Amino acid sequence: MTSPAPILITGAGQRVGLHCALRLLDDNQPVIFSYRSERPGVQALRERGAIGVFADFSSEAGILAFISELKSHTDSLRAIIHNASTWAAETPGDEAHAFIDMFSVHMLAPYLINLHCADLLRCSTLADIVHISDDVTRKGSRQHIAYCATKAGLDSLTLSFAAQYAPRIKVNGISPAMVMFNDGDDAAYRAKVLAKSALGIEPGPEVIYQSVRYLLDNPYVTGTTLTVNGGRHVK
Ligand SMILES: NC(=O)C1=CN([C@@H]2O[C@H](COP(=O)(O)OP(=O)(O)OC[C@H]3O[C@@H](n4cnc5c(N)ncnc54)[C@H](OP(=O)(O)O)[C@@H]3O)[C@@H](O)[C@H]2O)C=CC1
Ligand SMILES: Nc1nc2c(c(=O)[nH]1)N=C([C@H](O)[C@@H](O)CO)CN2
Repeated sequence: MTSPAPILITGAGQRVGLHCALRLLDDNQPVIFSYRSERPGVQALRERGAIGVFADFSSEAGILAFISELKSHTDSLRAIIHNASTWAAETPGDEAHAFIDMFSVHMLAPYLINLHCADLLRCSTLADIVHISDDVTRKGSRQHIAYCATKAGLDSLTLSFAAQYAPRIKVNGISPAMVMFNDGDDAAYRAKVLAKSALGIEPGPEVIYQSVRYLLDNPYVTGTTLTVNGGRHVK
C-alpha cells in the first residue's frame, strides 16, 4: 500500500505546531514541517520520521527558497497548515519593520506557498489548506495593531483561495483566542486573559488539533474560519 501524501505544517518547532505535527504522526500521517530555529521539538519530530525544512519567511527570497527545498522532498501534499507566526506588539521607532515582518510571515508566505504548491495538493485525492489566524481579528487590537491587521489579511486569503481552488482543494481557517500561555506570562496577566472568555480556561494545543482534524475530515466545509475562543464573543 502506498504511503499517504505528507502534510506540511509551518513553524512546528514548538508549541501548537509541534503538538499538531506529533498528533498527525500519531495518526500515521507523514509530516513535513518548517522550522527557523533548532529546538528540541525539531529533533523530536525528526526522530519520529518527519522531514524538517528550514524556513525564514521574513522575505520573498526566504519563502521561495523554502518552496524550492520543499519540492525536493515531495511531489504531492495531503494538506498545508499555515501555523508559523510572530506575535509582536508595536515597537516604538521600528514599527515598519515589525509590520513588514508580520505581513511576510502571516500573509506573503501563505500566499506564495499556496500559489506555488497547489499542484502538489492536486496530486492528492483529498486536499486541504488550513490558515491559523486569531480571534482578535473579530474586533481589532490596541496592543497588537500590525499583528491583528496581518492576521485579518490571512482571513481574507482564506476566502479568496477557497473560491479559487474549489472544488479540488478545500481552504479553511482556525481563529483561536489564547490556547496556551508563554513561559514569561505572569500570574496577573494570566488572570486578566482568562477573564476575557466565558469558559475561562487555558485549553492547550489539543483544541487546535481537534479543529484541524475536523477541517481535514469534513468534505463539505470550505471558506470557513472556525472560532476557538472559549466564548470571548459572548462574555
Ligand atoms: N498561542 C496562543 O494562545 C495563540 C496562538 N494563535 C496562533 O496559533 C498559531 C500557533 O501559535 P503558537 O504555537 O503560540 O506560535 P509560536 O509563537 O510558537 O510561533 C510558531 C513558530 O512560528 C515560527 N516563525 C515565526 N516567525 C517566523 C518567520 N519569519 N519565518 C519562519 N518561521 C517563523 C517560529 O519558529 P522558530 O521558533 O523556529 O523561530 C515559531 O516556533 C500561530 O499562528 C498563532 O498566531 C492565535 C491565538 C492564540
Ligand atoms: N505566534 C503567536 N501568536 C499568538 C500568541 C503566541 O504566543 N504566538 N499568543 C497569543 C496570546 O495567547 C493572546 O491570544 C492572549 O490574549 C495570540 N497570538
